[in-house]
Amino acid sequence: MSTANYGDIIEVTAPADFHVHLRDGELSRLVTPHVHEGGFYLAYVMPNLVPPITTTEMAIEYKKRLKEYSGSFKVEFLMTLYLSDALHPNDVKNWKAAGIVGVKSYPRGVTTNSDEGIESYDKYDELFKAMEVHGIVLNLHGEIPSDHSKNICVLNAEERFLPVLANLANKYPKLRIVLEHATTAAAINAVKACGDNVACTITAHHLSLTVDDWAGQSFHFCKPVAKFPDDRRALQEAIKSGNKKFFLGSDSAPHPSLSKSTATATSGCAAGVYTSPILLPLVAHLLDSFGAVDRLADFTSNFGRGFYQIPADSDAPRVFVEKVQGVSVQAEYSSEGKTVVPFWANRQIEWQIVNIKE
Ligand SMILES: NC(=O)N[C@@H](CC(=O)O)C(=O)O
Repeated sequence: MSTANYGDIIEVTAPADFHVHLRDGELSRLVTPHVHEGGFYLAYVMPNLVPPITTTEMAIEYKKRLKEYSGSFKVEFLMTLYLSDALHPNDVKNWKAAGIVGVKSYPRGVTTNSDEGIESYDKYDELFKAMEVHGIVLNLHGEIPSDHSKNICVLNAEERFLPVLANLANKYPKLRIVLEHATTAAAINAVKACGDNVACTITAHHLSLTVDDWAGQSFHFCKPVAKFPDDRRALQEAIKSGNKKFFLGSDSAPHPSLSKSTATATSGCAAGVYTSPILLPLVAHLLDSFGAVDRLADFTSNFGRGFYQIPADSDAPRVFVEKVQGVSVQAEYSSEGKTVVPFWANRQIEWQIVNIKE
């Protein structure tokens, strides 16, 4: 299929979002049900709360809250821990039973709530070895901090990180590693060059944005920032080629609209693009725009589930999306004084969820 026609319907079994920020408190209550609204049945939950999720107990409690907020929706929450000195190699054996699937690394200072992030990977050697043994995934925020003395800034921070990825993949060949939210052609090539233990998430917004869209438009500002048109093309081609290493992790990252729209002289606006409530139709629309809508089920369910070894059950829900003339994205979502603005607010999406068989 190059481009779909109006009326075409595509079925996806148990769509899975392998990277999502669901926050805490009132904001979490507002955004957690949006996973289901966006058509998804699995949420791989990021741990960058304040304080970050660093213990099994915290992860279990957080998951309980998410289940409460999602009400009767049957979303599966997979939990992650925040890589830090609080994680002990001896505890790794207990994680799977507690619902913890991965460990997320944030280089210190590169993004939202990364003040407690790491400065070196070497000191986690024992932890990574234990994760290899017990089948825990390492999720990498793939940027190095800006350092102007070395000519490093947001535009090349991901590319400069790629030797770290290659090094980790070689050193721990049985550790499953995911390079999160790739934004560059260099990252796509680096992931392809690694063995089968390395995969890569791609967000919906990075299939759409380039530098031109976020320079001066704070609602499109996220980390890593969107790069050049050639880079966007490389992300699109990776999906179009049907390479199973590349699958959806939305990095949907809600922030109260005021912190997105306001910057001061000393601090910039919050980083993050919010896609959860429109996710499956948005991904269908974007894939359709570059002739890859026939990859929808692989990209949004099969490939990620394959890498994480979490196949959909035989009676898993099936979600049907249809190509339509155009549906407006809501301007904002509010509750209890919190307001979030979704990606593509007020714009038209040409796909919508028309049926769910649960
Ligand atoms: N992607 C973002 O720009 N922001 C994320 C953190 C992250 O994943 O970098 C957030 O938590 O807001």
